[in-house]
Amino acid sequence: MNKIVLASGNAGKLQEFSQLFSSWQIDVIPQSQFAIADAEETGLSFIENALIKARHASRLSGLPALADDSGLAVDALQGAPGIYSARYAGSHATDGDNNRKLLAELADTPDASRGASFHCALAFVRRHDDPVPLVVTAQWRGRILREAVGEGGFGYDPLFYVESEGVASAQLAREVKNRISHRGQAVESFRALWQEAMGSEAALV
Ligand SMILES: O=P(O)(O)OP(=O)(O)OP(=O)(O)OC[C@H]1O[C@@H](n2cnc3c(O)ncnc32)[C@H](O)[C@@H]1O
Ligand SMILES: [Mg+2]
Repeated sequence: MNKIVLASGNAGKLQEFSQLFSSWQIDVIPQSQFAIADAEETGLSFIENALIKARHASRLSGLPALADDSGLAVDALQGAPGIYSARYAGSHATDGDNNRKLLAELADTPDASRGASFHCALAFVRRHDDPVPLVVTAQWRGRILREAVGEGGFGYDPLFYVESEGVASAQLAREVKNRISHRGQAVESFRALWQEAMGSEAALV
């Protein structure tokens, strides 16, 4: 079976990916199993950071690598926290710290102006210097609540209201979130690219 390294240290993402890839004929191994430390995310976009993380994990493991860079872009904050979502309240911020900061920033923002999008970029490299990486992006539209709700998910999920389901993302069953989320949609797009690439380039992996 093909082995790929999953270039993430985020436990919430890793849980979602293990379900999203459960039906794939590949062995997806978290970078922690290779003692790979987090890469420095110096890019200016989700795509650039996903590539940085994937190349870093591939270089240190010698295996193909897949990375996810994601975050929340809030309309009323001109797209913040965006690529800085994990470090919104500081470099050692917890999810709780980031959520509290977001609520404070939006304290005076009326419901009609609280729209936001989760973004996800996935980058896959066959080797650290792969000149033709597979890259996909996806978005998930929602609205920022006035208080945290729900116990599921991670990150900003307790504050992200999902209109189609009538609940916060943290209240969704895992399989429902995986079907409709930015990450779930990105994995679906990645599946199509992967199948196309494997058909023509199986020897590269
Ligand atoms: O870089 P890795 O190691 O993958 O882990 P990370 O937590 O630092 O991940 P990012 O740099 O991609 O930052 C994404 C942040 O955006 C938030 N986020 C991304 N996807 C999310 C989701 O599905 N639900 C809630 N919050 C999410 C969450 O706070 C993440 O910490
Ligand atoms: Mg990160």
